[in-house]
Amino acid sequence: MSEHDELAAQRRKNLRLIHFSKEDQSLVESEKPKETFADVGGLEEVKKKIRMNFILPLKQPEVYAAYGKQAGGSLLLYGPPGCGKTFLARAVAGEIDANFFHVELQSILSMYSGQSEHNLHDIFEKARENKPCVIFIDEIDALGGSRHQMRQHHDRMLVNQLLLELDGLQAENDNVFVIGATNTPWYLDSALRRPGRFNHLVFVPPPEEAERQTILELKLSGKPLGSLNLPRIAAETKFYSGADLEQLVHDAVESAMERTFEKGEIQPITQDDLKRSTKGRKATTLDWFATAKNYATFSDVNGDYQIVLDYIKKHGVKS
Ligand SMILES: Nc1ncnc2c1ncn2[C@@H]1O[C@H](COP(=O)(O)OP(=O)(O)OP(=O)(O)O)[C@@H](O)[C@H]1O
Repeated sequence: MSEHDELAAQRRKNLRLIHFSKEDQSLVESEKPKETFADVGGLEEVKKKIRMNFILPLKQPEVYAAYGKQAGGSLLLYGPPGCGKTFLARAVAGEIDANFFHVELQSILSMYSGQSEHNLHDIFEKARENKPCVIFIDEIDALGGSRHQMRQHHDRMLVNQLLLELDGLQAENDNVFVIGATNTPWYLDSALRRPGRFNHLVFVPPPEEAERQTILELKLSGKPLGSLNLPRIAAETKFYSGADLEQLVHDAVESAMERTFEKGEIQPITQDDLKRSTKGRKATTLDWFATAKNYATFSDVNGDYQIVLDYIKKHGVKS
C-alpha cells in the first residue's frame, strides 16, 4: 500500500459521518485530524497568524479576555492549488484537538427552496454541539460570487445565511472556527470579503527553498534513504507546491521499490530517483500565477491581492 493509500485508509477510519435527520440525507464528514503544525512544512507566517488568532485564544483565554478579545473567528485561505490550504486547516484542528467538519458545498446544496440554508445552519449547530470545532469550507468561491454570470437567487440566500452564521459566531465566543479556502479568490462574493466576515484573508504561497527542503524531509522521513542532497533538489524545484513535492517523492519511492523487487532486497531512495522525477515536471502553481496576475491587476478588489502581485515581482514568477 502506498503512503498515500495508507493515509487515505487512516482518514477513512477516523471519519465519522454525521446524519442530520432521517428525512434529510445531508452529511458532513467529521473527524479528529492527527496532523499538527509540525507536519506542515514552512508557511511560518501563515502559522503565526493562525496561532495568534485561533490557537492561543483557546489555550490562554485569560490573556485574550484581558484585552477584550475572544476565541473563535474565521479565516480565508487563498492561493495556488496544492500549497497546503486543506492540510493547514486539518492541522489547526489537530493542534487544538478539535473536530474537523469538511464541508463540500455540493453536499449541502438542495433544489428545494430554503433547504440549502437550513443545511448550512445545521452544520453550524452541529459544530457548536461538537466544539471545539473547525468548519472547513472548501471552494468557497462557489458560494454565490461572480463565477456565475446569472447569479441565482438561492445563491444569494446561501451567502446571506453564511454571513448570519459568521456574525452569530462572532457574537457568541463558541470555540467554533471557520476556515474557508479558495483557489479563485477573485470569484469570491464581495460580501464575504468585508471586514467582520472572514476577518483574516491569508495568502498561502508556494514554499520557499528552505521550506521545500523541509517538506522533502518530512515526506521522505522513515523511508530507506541513500545519500541525498536535498538542498540541491530544493533549489531545482522553484515554485513547486507541497503537493508537487509530495508527488515527486511518490515517484522516487516507486522507482526504489521497482529496484527492490528486481534485486530482492530493500533498495534506498537515491538522488537520481529524486532528480529523475523532477524531469519534465512543471510547477503546477505557475498557471495559477498567470491567471492571478490578470485578476489582481484588473479586478475591483481594492488592493486585496497586492500581496500576490508583490510575490510575483519579488520572486520573478514567469509563467
Ligand atoms: N506545506 C506543506 N507541508 C507538507 N505537506 C504539504 C504542504 N503543502 C501541501 N502539502 C501536501 O500536499 C497535499 C495537498 O495539499 P492540500 O490539499 O492541503 O492543498 P490545497 O491548497 O488545499 O489544494 P487545493 O486548492 O487543490 O484543494 C497535502 O495532502 C500534503 O500532503
